[in-house]
Amino acid sequence: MSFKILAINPGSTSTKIAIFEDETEKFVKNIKHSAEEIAKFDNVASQFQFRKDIILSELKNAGFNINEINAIVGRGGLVKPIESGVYEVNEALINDLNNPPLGEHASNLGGLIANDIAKSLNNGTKAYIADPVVVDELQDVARLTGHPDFTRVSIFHALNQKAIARTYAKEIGKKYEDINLIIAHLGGGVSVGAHDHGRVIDVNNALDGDGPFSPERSGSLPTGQLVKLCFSGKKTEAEIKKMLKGAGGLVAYLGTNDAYEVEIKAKEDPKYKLVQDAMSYQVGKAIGEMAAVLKGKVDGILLTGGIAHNPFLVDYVKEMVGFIAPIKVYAGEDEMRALAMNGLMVLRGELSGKTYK
Ligand SMILES: Nc1ncnc2c1ncn2[C@@H]1O[C@H](COP(=O)(O)OP(=O)(O)O)[C@@H](O)[C@H]1O
Ligand SMILES: CCCC(=O)OP(=O)(O)O
Repeated sequence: MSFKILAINPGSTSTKIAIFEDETEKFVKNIKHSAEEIAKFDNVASQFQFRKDIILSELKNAGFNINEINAIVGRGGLVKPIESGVYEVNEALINDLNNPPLGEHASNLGGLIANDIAKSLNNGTKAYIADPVVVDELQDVARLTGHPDFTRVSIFHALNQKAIARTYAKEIGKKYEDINLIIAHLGGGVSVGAHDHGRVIDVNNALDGDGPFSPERSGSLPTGQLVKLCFSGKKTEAEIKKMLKGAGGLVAYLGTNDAYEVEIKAKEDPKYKLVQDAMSYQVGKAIGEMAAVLKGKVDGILLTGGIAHNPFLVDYVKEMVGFIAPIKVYAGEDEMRALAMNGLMVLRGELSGKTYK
């Protein structure tokens, strides 16, 4: 018997959907959302209907009968920190996706839309999330900041980083659990993780914490200047939050969340080139930090995400950190297959869905 799985991946700058029949990809679509389109919504939760309608209409246009789907796997979500794995969408998960304890991100909609579509089928089809952005394997020493009122948290592209890590391990004939890797995911957000024998022992908080700036996020900012702005009376709390996430990074410097547009314009405009170089420079620096975390024992540096298509950024980073370990580029991401394969393994009984509490 074959199984059909629908994978739903809402990102900050896109909604990606795919249908797999067993291991075979039958359909994939990347629907891009411009900064203006996203700015029309007050928050992520209010994008639910917009993104769900797009998904259903794309599937209809492609001629798929969603009643034939056996499982729906959505990207999740800023729920409580949890271990890597597949989680069936239950009441506790729905509650936390609707009231996310760690804040807003488009991936909160993955589990919610998956659940909504599964319920509407009325045939027992189940919804899941897999390796959500809150997978937490940080080593204790990495959790401290510099003040006990603040804690470093693990919010990153866990799904794609783990999928790409396993792909690379397979390619070099080793197990993910037997090697050390540094993986930089370069998407709407940027995360750089230190993978120590299958566990991400340190990673920047790609959402609103620290690390390199990204198409729509500011990354680490000088704290003194930030505090001054917060108390200047010039900005509301919501406006400051938007500066950190949504309207930071490329959006703030250049008015676009499209790194491809920046890549093209940077060829002629020095302003665009400087910002592109700065983003590349910060990624290189973050990789250097993670090399120290792994005490120099690094089997590979992997660059992935949409911006890994950019040859200028890739060359810049290679020049900075090529001395550490071999660098391999996996432009784009493997999230759709990773979501679908997690669903398939559950349907086949090869993997048990974990219970979110
Ligand atoms: N061929 C390309 N060259 C340069 N940048 C690209 C290319 N394709 C996509 N990107 C950029 O990658 C970013 C989106 O990456 P992606 O991993 O899809 O992010 P997300 O899932 O967060 O929406 C966008 O800024 C987009 O412009
Ligand atoms: C929330 C961490 C993961 C992330 O930044 O995803 P996007 O790049 O899709 O926004």
